[in-house]
Amino acid sequence: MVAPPDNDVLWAHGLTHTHDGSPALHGVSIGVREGEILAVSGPRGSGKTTLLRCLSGQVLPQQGEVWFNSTPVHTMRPHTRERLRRERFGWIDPEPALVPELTAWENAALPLMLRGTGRRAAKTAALEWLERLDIGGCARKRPHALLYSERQRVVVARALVGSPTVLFADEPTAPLHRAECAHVLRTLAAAARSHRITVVLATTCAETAALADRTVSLLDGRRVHSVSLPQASGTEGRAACSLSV
Ligand SMILES: Nc1ncnc2c1ncn2[C@@H]1O[C@H](COP(=O)(O)OP(=O)(O)OP(=O)(O)O)[C@@H](O)[C@H]1O
Repeated sequence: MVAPPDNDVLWAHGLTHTHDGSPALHGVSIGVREGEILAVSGPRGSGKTTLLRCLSGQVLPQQGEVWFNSTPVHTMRPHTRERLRRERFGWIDPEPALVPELTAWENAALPLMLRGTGRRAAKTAALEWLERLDIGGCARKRPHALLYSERQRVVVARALVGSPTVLFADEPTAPLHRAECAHVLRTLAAAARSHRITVVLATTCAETAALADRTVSLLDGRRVHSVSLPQASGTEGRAACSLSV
């Protein structure tokens, strides 16, 4: 076994995983430094989501090791991994999944309330993030009354509200239009840098990857030196993004 380097908040070695026999990762090793924004880039089906799920302890790789702050995640019991995810990690999916019965602020405040933060303090923190993401006016609306892009901003607020140590963002701006994409990514990057949140960002977009401090590339489940990703100018609407951070 190789010891993880001290300055990596996340470190994985030899990750191999298949989904029902369908190969997703082959011997992927990766280190994520504290406070960095790391892009995991690659075309669709290259293994980005599987890698993020392995790193965040959602999926146990069939082979390989994952370490968080020098603690092995791959040998943790399920409830310990759940607590780690709840207390130290944030997650943004490409699809904005919210609890339909709760308002926008209640959805955004959920991670704090699950940790036992009082309703009032959780509400204040959630409202601050909704304001920063320009949807403070939607705080009392339920998800059905929000635009798709507004729902995704609530998801981003929910991921940031608990100041996670590591934020995993799986194509976080895929559902957004060009201007919204840039704004959400700028907010996310600024929040990460000001709160020293480490970000692992899966993307198929070259301009989103350019936001990161560093990029690792995947192709067919393997680390490769680089991959060619589409530029925003060659795409339309939702997939496009334009950044200046
Ligand atoms: N639940 C699953 N069941 C079966 N095969 C899966 C499952 N999830 C992923 N795969 C397969 O594993 C491979 C890697 O998928 P993964 O979602 O990790 O890649 P990705 O780069 O995130 O792709 P995308 O951008 O489309 O989400 C693909 O061939 C995919 O079809």
